[in-house]
Amino acid sequence: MGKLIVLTGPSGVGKGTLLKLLLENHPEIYLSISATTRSPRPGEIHGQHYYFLTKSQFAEMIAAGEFLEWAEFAGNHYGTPRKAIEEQIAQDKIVLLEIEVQGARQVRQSFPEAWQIFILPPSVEELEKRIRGRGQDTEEAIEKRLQKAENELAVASEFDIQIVNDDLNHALYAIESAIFS
Ligand SMILES: Nc1nc2c(ncn2[C@@H]2O[C@H](COP(=O)(O)OP(=O)(O)O)[C@@H](O)[C@H]2O)c(=O)[nH]1
Ligand SMILES: Nc1ncnc2c1ncn2[C@@H]1O[C@H](COP(=O)(O)OP(=O)(O)O)[C@@H](O)[C@H]1O
Repeated sequence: MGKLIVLTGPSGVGKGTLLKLLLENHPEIYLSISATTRSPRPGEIHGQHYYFLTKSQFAEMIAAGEFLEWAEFAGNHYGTPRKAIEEQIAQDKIVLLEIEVQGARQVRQSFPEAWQIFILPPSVEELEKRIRGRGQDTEEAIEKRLQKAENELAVASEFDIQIVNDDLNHALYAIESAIFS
């Protein structure tokens, strides 16, 4: 059997950046593609970054039990389609989920053998700088993400391992060590 790795932590902490580098170094890792009701950002592609769904399409998937986990985050829904994950794990693959904290908690219940990594920012000030620096969200979306971050950081210790994303390469190395050791 393969293994399930969950990468979680507040929005803007650098999960997506770390993930991209991790996949470049380890193309054998299978990255789960989530479904969301959020609108695509410029350059985001349906079926590659997310499956961009309407609220009713998302609700149908919930009703059909097609999500391993799903959560509401900053006014939109996000969920992990179950089928692809189960297929990849059955094929001995390392499967990676990049999801927010509520969803990661659900995975802990339904898939306790998953290994859960929480990415921390060097400080809350730096987190805000990164979210703003990305320049892709409205002020309202930024405020929602920052409010959420406070509660999320408070539960970091629930997860198997905590990694501070200060120096990007140090954080990447720590993630690789956690996955492959
Ligand atoms: N629970 C859950 N969270 C997800 C899923 N996909 C993405 N997320 C999380 O939803 C949050 C918002 O994602 P997004 O709108 O892409 O914004 P960003 O992370 O700030 O770039 C992030 O914390 C993601 O990790 C999913 O399938 N399930
Ligand atoms: N170690 C780091 N040092 C400085 N900036 C970083 C670091 N990691 C990520 N960033 C920057 O922070 C912003 C948010 O990163 P992103 O990967 O989009 O976060 P997330 O996926 O967790 O929301 C991006 O502009 C990214 O370039």
